[in-house]
Amino acid sequence: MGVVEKIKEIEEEMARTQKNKATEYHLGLLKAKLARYRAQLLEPTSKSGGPGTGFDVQKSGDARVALIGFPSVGKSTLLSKVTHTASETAAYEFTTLTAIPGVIEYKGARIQLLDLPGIVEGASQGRGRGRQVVSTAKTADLILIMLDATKSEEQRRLLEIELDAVGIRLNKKKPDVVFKRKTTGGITLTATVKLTKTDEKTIRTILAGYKLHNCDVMIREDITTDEFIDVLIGTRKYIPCLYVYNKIDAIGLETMDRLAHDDHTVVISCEMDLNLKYLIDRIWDDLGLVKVYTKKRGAPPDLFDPICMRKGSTIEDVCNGVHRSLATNFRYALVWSGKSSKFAPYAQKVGLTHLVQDEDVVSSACLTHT
Ligand SMILES: Nc1nc2c(ncn2[C@@H]2O[C@H](COP(=O)(O)OP(=O)(O)OP(=O)(O)O)[C@@H](O)[C@H]2O)c(=O)[nH]1
Ligand SMILES: [K+]
Ligand SMILES: [Mg+2]
Repeated sequence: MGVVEKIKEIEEEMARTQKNKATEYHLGLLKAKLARYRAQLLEPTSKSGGPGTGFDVQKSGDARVALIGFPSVGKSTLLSKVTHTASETAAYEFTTLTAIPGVIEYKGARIQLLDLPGIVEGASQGRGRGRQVVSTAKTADLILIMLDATKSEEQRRLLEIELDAVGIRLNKKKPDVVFKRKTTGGITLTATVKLTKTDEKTIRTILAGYKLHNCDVMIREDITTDEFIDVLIGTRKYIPCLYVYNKIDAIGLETMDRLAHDDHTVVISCEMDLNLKYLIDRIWDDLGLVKVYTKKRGAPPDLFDPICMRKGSTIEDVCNGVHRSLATNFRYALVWSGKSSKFAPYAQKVGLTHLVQDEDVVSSACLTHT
């Protein structure tokens, strides 16, 4: 029996099993098995281009954003509108057959937008080019799930299932669990919070299912059984996601208003050029990008050529962004800002580990090596 059939069998058994206290343990076991087979399905084979391999497109710029959606929702139309790259668009499905990268230039950042073929239900199980598409989604810093506002709400859930099946967790944080393998000593299981969605017995069963007889587990959050399995598998990708409803020119105001108020959601019309600037602004925010200006001693800041960084970047990262030798010759930096410096409008003297924030001006006096 192939892996796909085994997965199907387990899924059927799970569907047949009633969910209650008595079966919780057995269901946990099935879930663990299922997760293992799914992981197997995604393992790259020795042949290149085998399952689990994405499209061969180089990452470029400061971040990568992937467009995921059913056919003909307007992914290529969006790429053609917001980048200088043209991607073929048409009224028939599967117009786009490969990954097409474009670049969004915004606030000093170069954001790679990846147009991808449309996917269908079952993509994660290897139907069509779906597997390749969802594997490529894994390499993104932000996923845009593009939806047709004129179609049923069901599309969104179906896409979420496909991404979930390849180990992508959308808009979720990594569960707060410390897991350490050991060679001896048995299992030490501690929880710093009360577990209401899973229990110790289920967790011990799953550990046994994975043949983990010696390990330390410290659970610091009220996790579910699925989240615990994610921790054990360890290859889950936690990626932010924006739901983009296109073609709002073709729906009523009331529906549009309702969609626009959902979390992580933007409504647009590529054809009528509605809300596209706002979408890019939201992409910038969700990527957690910041721009930093550099300034030479005695000169005004260079407002035309900001350096783009990730949120959480430090002065050291800024140095490395300017020139590799700067951090090694570093003495101190001066930072002007209304946000990260407590002493604005005066400069704050900071070290390499200081975190930079959006719109900071960093003095290049210290950035030039002496
Ligand atoms: N009404 C309306 N139609 C749109 C809009 N944006 C795109 N379309 C139309 O939707 C159809 C599909 O557009 P594409 O950009 O080719 O869609 P796609 O998602 O790239 O499709 P595949 O590559 O086949 O997966 C085209 O006929 C577009 O003209 C929009 O904002 N409103
Ligand atoms: K199309
Ligand atoms: Mg397309």
